[in-house]
Amino acid sequence: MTVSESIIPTEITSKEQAQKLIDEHDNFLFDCDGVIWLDEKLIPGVLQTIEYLNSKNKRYVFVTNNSSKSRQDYVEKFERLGFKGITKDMIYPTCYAAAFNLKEHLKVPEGSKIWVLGDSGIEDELREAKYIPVGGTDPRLNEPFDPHHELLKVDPDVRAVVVGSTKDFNYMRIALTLQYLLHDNKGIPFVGANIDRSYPSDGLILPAGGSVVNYMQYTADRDFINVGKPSTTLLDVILEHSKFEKEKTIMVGDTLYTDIKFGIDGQLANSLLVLSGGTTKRYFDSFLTTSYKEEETRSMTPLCYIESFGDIIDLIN
Ligand SMILES: C[C@H](OP(=O)(O)O)C(=O)O
Ligand SMILES: [Mg+2]
Repeated sequence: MTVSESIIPTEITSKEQAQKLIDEHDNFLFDCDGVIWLDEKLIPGVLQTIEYLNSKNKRYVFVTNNSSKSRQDYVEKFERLGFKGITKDMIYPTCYAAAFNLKEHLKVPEGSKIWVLGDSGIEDELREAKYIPVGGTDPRLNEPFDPHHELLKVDPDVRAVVVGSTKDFNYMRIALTLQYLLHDNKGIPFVGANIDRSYPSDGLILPAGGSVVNYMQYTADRDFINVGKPSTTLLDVILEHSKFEKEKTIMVGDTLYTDIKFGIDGQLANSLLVLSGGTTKRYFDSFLTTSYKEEETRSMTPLCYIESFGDIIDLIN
């Protein structure tokens, strides 16, 4: 299937189109990396566009596959970048989704030890859900690999493994994580925070959590449960918590195989691709003109796109 036979996404370039996009939706789901910010740098115009949404009584939440920070860390980041009134219940990072999934879907009892390969966001959210994270940012894991290290003895009380993005990816950590993934005849649940290959930071494209999760999947030769976008389980949780109606909700994201697929698989009213993050116009054009399986193309093709969500306010004014 090529673009000529399928949906042709509309580029939002006029005041009328921008106004219609806002007026037609009551609720907005925002991806973060590449839509709101590039690391600590706010994308120009985004804050002003969100303030405009506030003035129109629109509702919104943030859904990020970046598991490195807890919801509380994100509240502080939003404040640092000038946002007002963003509370913990408006932010869904995959570290929270992982803890939620362990409790509500995998029924891992509170008080259980959970092995973590990932940054502090996962540890913080696990603690908040009354689990005991082990591994993670433990400084002993920064020591050079030694096959006789006391840490390499598997703790039989560990009940699940959560893997997400980490900037401290080393042999000690992956060797230990592998022991847990193989333990008990691969019987311990393997939760992956996300499937993203990379994420856009300020000036660089950097490896994201999905690259870590897939590394562990390969070495352990077992599948993981993806708790991040495009999981419809995550969307259901968000819609239930926020009381958003699908028919009035739009997904705004910069990645086709996570954000846009999340909106389409979840049957939201609309999905808007922004080109301010990981997807370039050149890549998007080639995606639209390449033949994929029909279903695959449809599930990743947004109805509309714009250079940046921050452009909306300029178009409206
Ligand atoms: C790319 C992703 O973050 P998001 O774009 O979902 O905020 C991630 O950092 O893995
Ligand atoms: Mg993104």
